[in-house]
Amino acid sequence: MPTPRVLVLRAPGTNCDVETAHAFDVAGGQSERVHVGRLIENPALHKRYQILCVPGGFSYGDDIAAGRILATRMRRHLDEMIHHFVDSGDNLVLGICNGMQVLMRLGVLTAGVRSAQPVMAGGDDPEPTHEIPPATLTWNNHGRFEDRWVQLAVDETPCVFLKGIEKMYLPMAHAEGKFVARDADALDELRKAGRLAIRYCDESGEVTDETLPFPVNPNGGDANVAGVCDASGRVFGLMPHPERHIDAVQHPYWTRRQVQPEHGDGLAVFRNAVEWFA
Ligand SMILES: NC(=O)CC[C@H](N)C(=O)O
Repeated sequence: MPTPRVLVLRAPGTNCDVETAHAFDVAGGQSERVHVGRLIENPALHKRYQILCVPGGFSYGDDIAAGRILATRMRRHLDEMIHHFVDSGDNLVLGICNGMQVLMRLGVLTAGVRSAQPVMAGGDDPEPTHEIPPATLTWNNHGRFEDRWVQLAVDETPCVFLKGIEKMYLPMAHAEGKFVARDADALDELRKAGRLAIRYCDESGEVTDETLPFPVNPNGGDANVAGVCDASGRVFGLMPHPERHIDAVQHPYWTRRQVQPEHGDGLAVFRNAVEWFA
């Protein structure tokens, strides 16, 4: 099996890059942590990699909005790299937590939603000024950073990273993780395409479209969305942290479990990515 090379992108304030690189390595990939500054200095560097992963953390201090500055730097300086990973069809992209926030700001997770609503300037100007994105991530309902374990259910989805996974138990740790769709049409379009790929759920382990109450849904986001993929399923972002549950002993109750699984739930996400290149 060919070993995919993984670019784990670092920026000032990234703090999950080491665990994320480790998770890809355990899954059989070959990862390297690369600073965004190095890519801007040497734009051809990305060509060595088949998987781009934007890991969790507080890039640029979450200033303006979480993920905004790194996304803007990428759009401004690394357009060719985004094209290489997102549009070529041969590569994969994963954004975890702050990484999902970056991918949302880049627009790659919600690209192609047709029910777009242009905003008109008003007055005599017939040109739309801009388009409201189909969805965004904003502050948790309670306005605080929340850090704990959550139950997740996988919807029927083309997402490469979630192949064969029904549910997972993973830690979440975010302040700006509430998924909000622009309107019911945009939400429905994403849902029907299986792009609202993974949702917060209760003990039943079922996908529910109706927003579940706190603490099951930790942020109050629409349709309990915890992760979204592009139309092809090759580009995926999720707010919970699969890299923090690679080993069975990372489970909070591991000493009380009768049967010890071989791995933590999150490993399958990285394995699916590596095996996609087989
Ligand atoms: N764990 C993370 O990546 C945190 C993401 C971001 N800093 C937030 O608080 O929303």
